[in-house]
This record gives sequence, structure tokens and C-alpha cells, in this order.
Amino acid sequence: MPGLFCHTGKEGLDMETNLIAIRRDLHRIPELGYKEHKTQRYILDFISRLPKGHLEVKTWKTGVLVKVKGTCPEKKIGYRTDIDGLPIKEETGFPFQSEHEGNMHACGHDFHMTIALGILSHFASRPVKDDLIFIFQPAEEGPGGAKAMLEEVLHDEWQPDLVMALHVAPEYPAGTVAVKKGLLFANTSELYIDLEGKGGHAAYPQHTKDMVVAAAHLVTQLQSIISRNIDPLDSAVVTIGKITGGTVQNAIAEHARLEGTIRTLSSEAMEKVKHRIETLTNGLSVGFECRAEIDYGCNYYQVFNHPEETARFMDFVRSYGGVHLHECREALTGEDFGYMLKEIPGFMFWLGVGSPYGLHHAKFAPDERALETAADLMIAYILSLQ
Ligand SMILES: CC(=O)N[C@@H](CCC[C@H](N)C(=O)O)C(=O)O
Repeated sequence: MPGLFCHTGKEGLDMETNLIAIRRDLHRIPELGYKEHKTQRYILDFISRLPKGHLEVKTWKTGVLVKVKGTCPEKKIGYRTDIDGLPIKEETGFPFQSEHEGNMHACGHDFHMTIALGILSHFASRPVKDDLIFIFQPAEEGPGGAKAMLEEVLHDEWQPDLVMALHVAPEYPAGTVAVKKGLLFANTSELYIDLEGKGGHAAYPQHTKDMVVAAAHLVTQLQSIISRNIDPLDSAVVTIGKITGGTVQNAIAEHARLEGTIRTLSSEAMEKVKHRIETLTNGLSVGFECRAEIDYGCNYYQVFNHPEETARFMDFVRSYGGVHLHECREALTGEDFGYMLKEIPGFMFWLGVGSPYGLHHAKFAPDERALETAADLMIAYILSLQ
């Protein structure tokens, strides 16, 4: 492992594990869901340099699973990280900026992986009583790897009794942990709407069915769902993040496509929003005499933190020292880790990384001091569970 890790003095990471160098290596190679081949190689190479005596390693698609066999196991403690990047063109200007043009670790999964590797490297040479299961999960940004991993690989001797994960949070400074019991993240559904009309010359609109105009109407109509159909005391989001349509400035567009996402705090609200999207889209197809097709892509179950496990973690953070605990509200972000928490007790928390630019922004710049804080904290927490 390259470089030298500056140790905090707490019982924690290996001196030779340079978390910042690992993060920067991973930051250079962001890959989209189920295409994380270089990332998987990097993780496997890292693991191959750890003491092998207590490790069992297996791959699942582009993901990796590692068991650190306990000395006298009574339970299996799971730690999950996601590993994929986003199709966002990086604009940070960092010397270690993405080498994969058009892709970026703009959601902090480079941080998540680095922290997991730091914790793993500690326990590989100092196993504890219990088995530890490290889950390097592909495709969190879509189409989702957590559910499939649960179904295909996280069972029998690989099924944790407790599972934990973190997500970086740009709005809190490094040194902060933000968490709450119960609902933390929303139910999500992707949204794709294809509109097909009739193209033609820009000067003869009367012979066409213009899908750019139809798409503009639909985007505006969709905004009424949150304000007119959802209880004002509830929260939900319908975001259209991308519109494409047409071919050239002087031709009327035959086709347009809206791409977005829906977020709700309950599955009932999700059904309601989808019902309204369908009604408005059908109405649009009648009104604009076009074909309309809706596809909901991948859907994630809410992240619901197990109350007792979360309370235990919060008590630990309060007594740990050096980390500020913030009891936060729920957010309308999504995470397929929700599927793991549906089956296995555990929790997810926000890790403060104080960036002036938010998640999914091309200039997202998390504070690297949070790497060591988080790895040390989670090592100490796992030790406290023995
Ligand atoms: C933490 C985070 O940002 N997660 C993503 C999950 C995306 C799920 C899916 N692609 C969708 O857009 O619905 C998020 O955007 O919240």
C-alpha cells in the first residue's frame, strides 16, 4: 500500500494504510453500475496485500464480499459500501480528477470504499471474536445491486446479523455524524417518459405533432402533483433531470424523452404520485395526439434504521469523543441499502464531509479528513460490539 497513514493515536488503522492515497486512486476510476471492473480489480488487489490467514473472499458480478473469520464467532457483523460512480463530467480541476471522461465519483462512493478498506485492513491482521462481512456492492446509483445481492449471495454463512453503512454528507463539517432512528431516506423510483408524435419541417407545424412542445407541457403539469395531490404535511419530490428531443433547430421533433426520479416518505404516497403521473401522461397523449410510454426503471425501498441498533450506535458516538453527533431529519435521497435494512437489523448514518458543492454536483469536493475519522470510529464501534 502506497504512502504513510498519519495515525490518530486511537486504536485504529494500520500505519501503512494511506486512506487519502486510496481515495484518490479510486476517485480517478469512476465506473457506472455493473461496469465497475477496474474498481473491483483495485479492491481485489488491495485485499491480496492483506494478511490472508483470516480472510475468505468472493466476487459477485462486479462486487466483492470479504469475510474476516472471527476467533470465536457468535454473530456476523456486516459493513456495506457502494462502489459505483455517476455519469457526471467532473469539473473540480483536482490533479486526481476522473480519468473516465463523463463519469465522476460525485456521490462519495470513493470515500465509502476507502473507509471500508481501511476498516478491513485493520481487522484482517487483528480479527475479533465475531465474523465480519464486508460488502462491496455495485450499482447503487442504478439499477441497484443491494436487492440482488441479498437474494443471490447474502445468505447462509454470508448473511450478517447486523449491517451498517454510511453516506457522505456535504452539508455537515468533517467530524460530524448525523443519524436518526427509523426513517432516514425516501422510497424512490426512476421515471422515464417517451413521447412520440410526428416530425416535419419547422415551417409547417400544422402537419406535425410537436413533441418538444408536448414535453414542455408535461414537465409543467408534473409540478402540480406535489403541490395539489400530496398532503402538504407529507413530503415528496418529482424531479425531471434530463430532457432530450428533436434532431436539429429547424425540424419539429417527432420524439422527446423525459428522465427523472420520484421520492416519497411512504409507499402509499409513491403509488399516488405514480397514479397522477399516469393520468397526466394519458391526458397529454390525448391532447397532443401522440404516443406516450412510461417506464419506472429501478425502485428503491426506504432506508429505515433499526431503532435499537441505531440508539446503541448513537450512545457510542456520544461517548467516543472527537466526533459531533447530530440528530438529523429524514431526507429524500434514496439508497438501495434500504433493502438490506428491510431484512437485517442495522443502520445507515451521514458522515460530514463539508463540501461547498453538494452531492451529484460536478464540483463536489469532500473534505478528506473525514476518511480517517470515519474509519477510526467504525473500528472502535466494531470493537465495542465484542
Ligand atoms: C444517496 C443518493 O444520492 N442516492 C441516489 C440513488 C438513486 C436511485 C435512482 N437512480 C433514482 O434516481 O431514483 C439518489 O439519487 O438519491
